[in-house]
Amino acid sequence: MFEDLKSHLATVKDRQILSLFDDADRAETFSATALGMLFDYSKTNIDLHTRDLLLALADQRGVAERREAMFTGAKINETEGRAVLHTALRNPDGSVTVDGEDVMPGVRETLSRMEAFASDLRGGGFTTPAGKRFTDVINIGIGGSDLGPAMAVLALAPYGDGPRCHFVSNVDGAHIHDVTAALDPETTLVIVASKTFTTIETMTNAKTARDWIAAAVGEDAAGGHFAALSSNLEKTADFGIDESRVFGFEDWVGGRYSMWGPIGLSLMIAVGPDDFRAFLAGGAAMDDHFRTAEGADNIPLMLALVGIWHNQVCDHATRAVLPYDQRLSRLPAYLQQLEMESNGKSVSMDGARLDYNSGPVVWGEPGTNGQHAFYQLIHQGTRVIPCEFMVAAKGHEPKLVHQHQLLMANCLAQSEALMRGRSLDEATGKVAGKFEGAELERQARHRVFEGNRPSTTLVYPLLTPKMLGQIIALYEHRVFVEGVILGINSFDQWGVELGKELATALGPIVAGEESADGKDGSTRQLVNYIHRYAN
Ligand SMILES: O=P(O)(O)OC[C@H]1O[C@](O)(CO)[C@@H](O)[C@@H]1O
Repeated sequence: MFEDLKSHLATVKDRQILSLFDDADRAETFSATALGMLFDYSKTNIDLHTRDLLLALADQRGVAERREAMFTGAKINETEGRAVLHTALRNPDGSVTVDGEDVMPGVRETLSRMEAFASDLRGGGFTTPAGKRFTDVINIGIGGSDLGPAMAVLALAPYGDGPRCHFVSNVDGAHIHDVTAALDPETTLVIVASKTFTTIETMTNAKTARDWIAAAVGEDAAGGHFAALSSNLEKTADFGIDESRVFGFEDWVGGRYSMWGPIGLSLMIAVGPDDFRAFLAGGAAMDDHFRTAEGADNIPLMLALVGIWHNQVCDHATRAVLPYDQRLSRLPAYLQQLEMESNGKSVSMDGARLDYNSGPVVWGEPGTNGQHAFYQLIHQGTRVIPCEFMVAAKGHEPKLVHQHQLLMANCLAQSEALMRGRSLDEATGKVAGKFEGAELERQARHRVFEGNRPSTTLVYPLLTPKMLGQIIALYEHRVFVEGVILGINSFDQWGVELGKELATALGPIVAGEESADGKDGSTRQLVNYIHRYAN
């Protein structure tokens, strides 16, 4: 499938990205602007011919048709027989039917209920059964029921004016212990967020939270401290959560795409319904752009094609996402689930084994912190790691403009350094006064940067709720396009099942209730060790 691009790569792989800037228009030609964002991919080895080949690939793989199928409610999640309509959640005035039924009245009704609930909670109208105002909210969920709101509440901290929101995800008791230790159960609301309401981590933590609340306010009042976000209304009722505080959603919302609906309730509580609506509007604006912008003007399409170029054509196995924004420090983790759970597959839609690589390993940390940690490898390691930088032109701290300027200078310096590198001559010049002869050359070699390392940069004016919505939707559509080109189902996640099943079987073995006989030698050894030291 990638033959044309591979042959093209063979002819261009040795050229210097920097030399491409002999074309004075390169930066503009290899950038896309929309919705106040600038996506610059000119510091890559992509030229006009590369881009034409990539756009032709997208056409040939049917990206446009598949995109319309998604937006109009076709069941493109073929292994689960489901539509993929998280886009409907952020376009409440739109209209979409699934199985002949208009899904929008339900979306609008749930959004209004969430807004009424969040407003009541924030305004003090909805109180604890004892009449106290809720000061804190704990969202208990994992994966898609945690990463989105946890990332966004932090990202939008400057807009936070509601109760404090906390997140518990890990089944490790340390997590819920440490979060609850700092809170007052008498004024805490617990939101149990689980699409299925069967996830063992979430249900275990929910029970622990219930015991914690009940111990303080009594069994009868405990229920008044709980709300639920789920598509399994039977199970939320079994848990004893009053239906007035249950916010449901349909199976056409995938877990890692769910923060636009009820799973975003903690974000709505933190920033308020208006800012949540602005977040939705940002997502909807990006949807519109993705659906209508042509070819190279389409930012999600180009972000995806740059990804395909680096991962499938150039064979770079990972990509680093590097937000120069401390408040986006959970974005890499969010994108890890979005990208790797979606596109980490080995078979195509028809079940055949892929004969090319599926999605890349995605990782990252905010700048400038990463610079003092792993950037060494990015600059001088033997593997090439395409980097995706992002930064706002303005920070939220008017008194700290100089710090934001320093942040931006660092962001720009990194992409320049990766591309430009430092030659042996330049490195020699740096240490010429300190060493001589063979020692001078040896020392200089350690200071050489090969350069010619690709990166992209996304810049935007300010990280507002709307801009965050645009960024998240941009990445969702990037994943979608890459998945279509790879011919895989980006919307299932069978790869998480086996570990879950084995963990269930290992539970009684670890607890000492069943024998480890029948397990492999390593597992038996680990169980023995645990038994020796656990008590
Ligand atoms: O919301 P739930 O049903 O608890 O699932 C949580 C997460 O678990 C997964 O199913 C993977 O185990 C994710 O896709 C999902 O986001």
